[in-house]
Amino acid sequence: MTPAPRKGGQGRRRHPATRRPVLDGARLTAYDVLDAVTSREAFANLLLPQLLRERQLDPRDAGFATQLAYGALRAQGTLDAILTGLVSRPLAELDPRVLDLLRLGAYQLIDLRVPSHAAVDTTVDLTRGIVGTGASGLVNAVLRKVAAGGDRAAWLEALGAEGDERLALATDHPRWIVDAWRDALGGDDDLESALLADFAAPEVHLVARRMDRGELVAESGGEPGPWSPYAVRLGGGDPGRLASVRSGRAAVQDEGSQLAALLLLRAPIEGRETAWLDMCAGPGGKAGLLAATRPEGVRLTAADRAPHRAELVRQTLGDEQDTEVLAADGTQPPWAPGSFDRVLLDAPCTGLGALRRRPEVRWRRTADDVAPLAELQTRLLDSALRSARVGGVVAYVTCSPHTAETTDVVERAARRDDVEVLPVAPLFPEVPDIARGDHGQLWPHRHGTDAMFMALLRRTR
Ligand SMILES: C[S@@+](CC[C@H](N)C(=O)[O-])C[C@H]1O[C@@H](n2cnc3c(N)ncnc32)[C@H](O)[C@@H]1O
Repeated sequence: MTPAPRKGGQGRRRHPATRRPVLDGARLTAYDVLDAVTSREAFANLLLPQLLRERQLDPRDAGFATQLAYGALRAQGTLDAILTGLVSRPLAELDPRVLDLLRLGAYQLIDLRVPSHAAVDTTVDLTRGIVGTGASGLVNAVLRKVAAGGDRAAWLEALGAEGDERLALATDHPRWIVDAWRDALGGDDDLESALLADFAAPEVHLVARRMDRGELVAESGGEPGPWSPYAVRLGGGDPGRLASVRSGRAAVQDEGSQLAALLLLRAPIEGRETAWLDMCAGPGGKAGLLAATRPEGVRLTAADRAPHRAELVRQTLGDEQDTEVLAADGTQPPWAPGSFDRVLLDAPCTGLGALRRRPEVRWRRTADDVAPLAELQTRLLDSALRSARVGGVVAYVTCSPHTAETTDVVERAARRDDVEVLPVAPLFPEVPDIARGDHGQLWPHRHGTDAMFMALLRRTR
C-alpha cells in the first residue's frame, strides 16, 4: 500500500526564512549585472550577453533582462535621487546589494510601470534569496513608497528639480555631462535630443573589411550604412553567427569609427607614401580597416601601450601582409621622428560618446577624469605630429565630444609653428551636419553613430 501523502506537502517542512525561493531568471540576471558593475566595475555590454548565453533564457526573458539591466544602470542617478528621500541612512551606507535591488525594483515601478505587486514582490523574493530575510523588510517598505509616488514624471515633480537639474534627471545623465554636451553642441538647440539619444539601444553596425559590402548585406540581411562605403547596419540578431564575421572578413564596428579611419585615408597628401601609423590601435578596429584599404606598398604599423591590447590588434590583423604590431607607449615611441606619411591617433578618452552601448559609464566617470586624459591626449598628439613626416597628416580622433578632450587639445597642438589644421567636412560631403568648426563631430541623434570627434592636422615643416 502506498503511504498517503503528508498533509501540508511532501517531506520535511522547512522554515520559510531558510527556504531559497525560486528566483525569477530575467530579474536575477539583471541583478547579477548590476552587482558585477557595482562590485567589480564590470561592463554591462560585455557581461550581459555572456550571462544570457550561459543561462539560456528564452527570448522574452532575455529581452526583459536586457531592458532591466540597461535601464536600471542608465537611470541610476534618478533612482538614487528618489531613494535618497525614502531611506533613513545615506545610500552609501546601505549594503551595496540592497541598493542594487532597490534600484532594480524602483526602475520597474517608475519607468516600466510594472504592476506594483509584481515589481515589489519579485524584488523582495530576490532580496530574501540573495541577501537574506532581514533586508527584505526594508526593500518591501521602500519600494511600496516608490510605487505610491507614481511614475517618473510624478517623481520628477515631487523632487522639485528645475532647469538643468531636471534635464539631467529626465534624461539620465549627471549634470556635468549635460554641461559638457551643451558646450560641445554650442548651445541648447538640440541638447535634449542629444541627451535623449543616449536612451536608444544602438543598432549593430558591421564593417565589410575584406569583402564586398553587397555580399555582407546579402549574408546579414542588413542595410547598407548611409555614410561609410563599408558599413552595414543590422536590425537585430547576433552578428557572431555570420561566417564572414567569424572569419574576420567582416567585423562589428560603429559606422562613426569607420568614418574616423576613412578620415585618415581621405586626407589630401603630397608625395609617395610608404608608411602609416595607428598609434593607439588596440583592439584593432580601425587598424583592421586601414590595413584592408591602404594602397599597395604602404606598410602599416599599429601600436598600443598595453601588451594585451597589442595582442588583440595582432589577432585582428591576422595574416594581413606588410603590417607590424608593437607594444609601445606613443608618448615615448621606439620609431624615429618623421617616419610616417599618415598617423591615426585614436586617443584614450572618457568614452562619453558611446553612452548608448555602455549605460553605466555616465555614472562611473566623473568630471575629474577629464583633465588627466586631456593631458595625456595633448602629449600623444604632440608625439603623433613628431612621428609624421613634413607634409604628412595626423588624424586626431576621440570617442568623446567633450571640449577638453577635443577642440582644446587640437587648439594647443595648432599653436606649434610646424602645424596647420585641415578642414574635415569637405572630406565627407555625403555626411550632413558633420562640421564642428574646422573639425568633424558625429552625434547619435544626428548620425546614428557614436559621438566621434575628428580633426586633421598637417606637418608643414
Ligand atoms: C580608443 S582606444 C583605441 C581603439 C582602436 N583605435 C580601435 O579602433 O579599435 C585607445 C587605446 O589607446 C591605448 N593607449 C593608452 N595610452 C597609450 C599610450 N600612451 N600609448 C599608446 N597607446 C595607448 C589604450 O590601451 C587603448 O587601447
